[in-house]
Amino acid sequence: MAAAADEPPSGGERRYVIGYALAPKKQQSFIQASLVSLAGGRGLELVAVDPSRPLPEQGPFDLLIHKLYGEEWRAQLDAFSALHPSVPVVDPPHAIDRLHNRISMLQVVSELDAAPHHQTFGIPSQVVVYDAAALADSGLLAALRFPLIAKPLVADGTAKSHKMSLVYHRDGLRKLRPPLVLQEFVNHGGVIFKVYVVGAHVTCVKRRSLPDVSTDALADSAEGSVSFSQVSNLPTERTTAQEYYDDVRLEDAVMPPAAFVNHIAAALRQALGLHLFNFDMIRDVRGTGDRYLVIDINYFPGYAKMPGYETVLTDFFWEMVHPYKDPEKEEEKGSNHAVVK
Ligand SMILES: O=P(O)(O)O[C@H]1[C@H](O)[C@@H](OP(=O)(O)O)[C@H](OP(=O)(O)O)[C@@H](OP(=O)(O)O)[C@H]1O
Ligand SMILES: Nc1ncnc2c1ncn2[C@@H]1O[C@H](COP(=O)(O)OP(=O)(O)O)[C@@H](O)[C@H]1O
Ligand SMILES: [Mg+2]
Ligand SMILES: [Mg+2]
Repeated sequence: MAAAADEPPSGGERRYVIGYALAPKKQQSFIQASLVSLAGGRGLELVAVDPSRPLPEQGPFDLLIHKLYGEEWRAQLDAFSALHPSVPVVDPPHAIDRLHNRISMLQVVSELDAAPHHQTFGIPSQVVVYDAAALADSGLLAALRFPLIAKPLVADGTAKSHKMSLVYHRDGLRKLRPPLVLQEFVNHGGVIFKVYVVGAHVTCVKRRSLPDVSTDALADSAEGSVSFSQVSNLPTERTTAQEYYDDVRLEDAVMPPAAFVNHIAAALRQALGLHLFNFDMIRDVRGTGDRYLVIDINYFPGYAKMPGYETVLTDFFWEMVHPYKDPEKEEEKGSNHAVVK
């Protein structure tokens, strides 16, 4: 085993080792030189974990962060936690699992208490469809209004799990491939709010989203449904003038009140038992404009796109390796090698 992480190198500050286990693409976007350097300056050393080697042979670690899946990896984490119960693993696989199914993901939102604010929140009306026979069942759609958005039930980060279809009328359902979620498409002014949560820190940004669907477009649609996989690859052709107005609309869009966003973020963090996630929220423009709908929750999203990500993540790492310590239980502190049970 390598030298203990809490031995100060030649009388310097105590150093902490943060092991990260990420897919190569994620590693590239998340582990940027600016983050490594800022964290390093505070004694937080970011070290890549090799998931193919036993964790106890690597480290020691003061904190593990990860976005890897599979039984083997889970067994690795379980074995590590059994050996080093005081080292935080961000986040527990069983808590992340809930975000891999678009029904269980949003179920959490609908179970939250109302916010103590003028604004309200919820989720769009939706039904789950497991097979083609169910798609043909007219009763299934009784509770939904067109247009709909069809999303793969599984949200496991694969390209397939991001492939959506906008469904304008009943005929458009025939092309769809269950298992999927049929959700009401809610007009929201073409702007989406992405709320990034990093422990207790919350950042809300606005981004372009799908444009509203007009009643005319709904009536005229010959296609029945249109597929797309990214908002940057919109199902409708946008002219240069439309692009321009989309940009103006984004700039003009008013952010939801910070206290309201923070309330939802804190409640979700608690209910999900997760530290690192973001959620997508739209403002329902059908009513007074005070109702918001959560439409998606992602584990360990692209934080590098969040303003000031280096500082936010460095502060988070710091807090995770310096948890509140009860002076009467001093032996509970410290890194993995200090706890021998
Ligand atoms: O949904 P938004 O907020 O746009 O964020 C996406 C998703 O979280 C992706 O995760 P998933 O595919 O699991 O839903 C994630 O891909 P990875 O985590 O697979 O890399 C992207 O990370 P970056 O690729 O780091 O941008 C991130 O930008
Ligand atoms: N119910 C909805 N009403 C309106 N637009 C939606 C709705 N659901 C999703 N969208 C749009 O589709 C995009 C992709 O859907 P999302 O559920 O966020 O999937 P992903 O997990 O692939 O990001 C959203 O960012 C938003 O622009
Ligand atoms: Mg999304
Ligand atoms: Mg998602």
